[in-house]
Amino acid sequence: MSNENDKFSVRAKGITKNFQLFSTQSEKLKSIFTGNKDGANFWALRGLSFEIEPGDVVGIVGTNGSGKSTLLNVLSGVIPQTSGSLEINGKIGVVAINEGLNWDLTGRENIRLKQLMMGMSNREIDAAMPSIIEFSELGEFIDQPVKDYSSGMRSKLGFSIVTHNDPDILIVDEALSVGDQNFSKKALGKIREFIAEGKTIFFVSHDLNQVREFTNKVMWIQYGEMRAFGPTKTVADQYQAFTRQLDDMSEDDRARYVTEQKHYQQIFTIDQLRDDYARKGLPESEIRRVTRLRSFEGFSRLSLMITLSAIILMIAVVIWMKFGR
Ligand SMILES: Nc1ncnc2c1ncn2[C@@H]1O[C@H](COP(=O)(O)OP(=O)(O)OP(=O)(O)O)[C@@H](O)[C@H]1O
Repeated sequence: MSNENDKFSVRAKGITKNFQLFSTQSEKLKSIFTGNKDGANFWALRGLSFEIEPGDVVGIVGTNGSGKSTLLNVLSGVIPQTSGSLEINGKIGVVAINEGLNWDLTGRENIRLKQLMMGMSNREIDAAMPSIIEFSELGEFIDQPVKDYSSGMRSKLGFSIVTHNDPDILIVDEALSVGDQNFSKKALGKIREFIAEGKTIFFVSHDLNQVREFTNKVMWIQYGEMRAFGPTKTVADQYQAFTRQLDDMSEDDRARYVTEQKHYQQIFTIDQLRDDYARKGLPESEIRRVTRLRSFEGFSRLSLMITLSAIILMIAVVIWMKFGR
């Protein structure tokens, strides 16, 4: 039976990501007690909303430091968003340089560990192992610790593991640019297979030709904001025109532009996002839902207070038992 939830593969509303930049540990500790985060804010994502349909192949573009990897990390659950709601239908697989490999384990052990984490049984893993090893082209290196691999070899291993896990949503972060040409070709072939099977794919690449070739939609993120999201040709053309403009700028003007954008990322507030949604006519309850902070810092502060209170109580009980009776 189909319902409304079947229509999307990923639905994001108002996703933000705030990084707290502290110059010293004591500054960080102080902020946990006081809750004062002034001057230490950096908003790597500033209210991204989008809906991805099953079978969409989405290219994510944006200049260096725009938040592409941060968004992928939020989507794959590696880091939590600061606010915003995220709904995901299906199993996610991430192919990224160095993604999720344990460097002390061998290639073979990494394969087993990852597959176990994805819920496969040992028997299923044994059955899949030879084809994963064969695809990775690592040969006898499969029994060497991953810390001895080159970045290309790690990328091959990571790609082979993830693509053999049958993900519904595949996230590919720059990983195809590493490794030799033959493997890149093979990896792209595998991605073509996934596209033909109608899987959802997020594809981050600085190679706009590759993005044009493989994707049907492009998301352009610029300094944490969504600049455009739509059909590949339209958005890729817009982005290309923008990068040409940047290239044509003098070095001073470009540096000024970057500084200005980073400044906006520091002075951004959740209230601005609320105002923006209110202007767009979003109902108040929905605004409250998507702008609610999932404050890890708040949680730390609370847990720290509880721990301190428990310690003080324990000391008081010990003193009372010793001297009070
Ligand atoms: N853990 C972190 N702590 C503080 N700042 C971070 C952290 N991770 C990322 N950032 C900052 O967030 C911004 C976005 O980084 P991100 O890596 O997502 O950009 P990107 O678009 O993937 O860049 P690139 O194209 O260079 O890979 C950058 O300014 C980066 O310095």
